[in-house]
Amino acid sequence: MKIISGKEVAEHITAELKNKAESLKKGNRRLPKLVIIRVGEKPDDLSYQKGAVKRMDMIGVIHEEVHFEENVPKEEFYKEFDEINNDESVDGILVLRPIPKHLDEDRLMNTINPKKDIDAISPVSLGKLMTGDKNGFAPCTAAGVIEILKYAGVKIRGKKVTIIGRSNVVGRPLALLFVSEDATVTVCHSFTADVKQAGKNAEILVASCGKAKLINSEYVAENAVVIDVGINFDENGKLCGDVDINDIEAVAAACTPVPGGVGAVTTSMLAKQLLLAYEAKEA
Ligand SMILES: Nc1nc(=O)c2c([nH]1)NC[C@@H]1CN(c3ccc(C(=O)N[C@@H](CCC(=O)O)C(=O)O)cc3)C=[N+]21
Repeated sequence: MKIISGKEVAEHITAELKNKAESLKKGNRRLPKLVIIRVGEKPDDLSYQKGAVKRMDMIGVIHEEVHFEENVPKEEFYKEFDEINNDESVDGILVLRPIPKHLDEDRLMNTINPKKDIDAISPVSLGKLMTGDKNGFAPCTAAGVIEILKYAGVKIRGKKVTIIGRSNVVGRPLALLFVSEDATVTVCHSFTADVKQAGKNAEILVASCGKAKLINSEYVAENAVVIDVGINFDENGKLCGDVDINDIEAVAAACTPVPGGVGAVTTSMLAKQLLLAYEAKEA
C-alpha cells in the first residue's frame, strides 16, 4: 500500500503562495490578513490553530488569534465578532467550530461576510458549492481531499466514491465537490444499513466519521484509495485518524496518514483561499 503524503502537497501549495506573498512585499503592497477565532480549549481546535499559524508564517501573511473563554456571553462574543467582520484590514476569518451552543452558530453563519468566509460556513458559500459555482469558497478540509487526490494522480471522473460521515464541514460539502468532479457518490451516516458494504463498493473511500480507527479492512475494497479525514486522539493523547491503517495495509492501494495527510493540506487550502479573498478585494 502506498502512503499518500499530504505534506508534499502542502509544501507544493505553500511554495506557490509564498512566492505570491513575496511579490506583494516587494511591491510594498498591503499583506493578506487572517483572523482565527477560537472559543474554549478543544484539542482539535488547538491542533488546527497550531497548524494554520505555522502555515501562515511559512507563507508570510499576517494572522491574528482571538480567543474567548468557553462561557463568554453571547453579546460580548458578537460585539467583537462584528468588529472583526467589519474591519477593512481583515481579508479572511476562520472560526473554529463547533462553537458552544449558547453562541448560536446559525447567527454566526448568517452574519459572516461571505467575502471573508474562507472556510465556507455561510449560506452564500454553501449555495455556490451546491450549484458548482467555482467562484465561491469551499470548506478547507473538503477542498483538501480533492486537492490531495489530484496531486497524487488519482482519477476522480466516473469513479465510485463512498464518504463515511455527513458533517456540514466535511461529508456534505465533499459529496458536492465529488459530484462536480464527475464521480458517483454514496454518503453514509448513522442510519445507513450496511456501511461496510458501501465501503467495499468504493474505488475511493473517504473516512470522515470521527471515530478513531473505526475503518478497517472490512470496509475497504481491494485496491481502493483511502482518504483519512479523522482528527482523533487515542488513549495516550496521540493524534490518530478514522482509519486503522495497519489493518488495511494488505487490501488498499493507497492511504493518507494522520498526521501528515489531509490536515496538512487543509491549512494550505485555508491560505490559498485567504489569498483569493485578498485578491478579490484588491481587484
Ligand atoms: N471551522 C472549522 N473548520 C475545520 O476544518 C475545523 C474546525 N473548525 N475545528 C477543528 C477541526 C480540526 N481540524 C484540523 C485541521 C488540520 C489539522 C492539522 O493541521 N493537522 C496536522 C498536525 C498539526 C499538529 O502539529 O498538531 C496534520 O494532520 O499533519 C488539525 C485539525 C479542522 N477542523
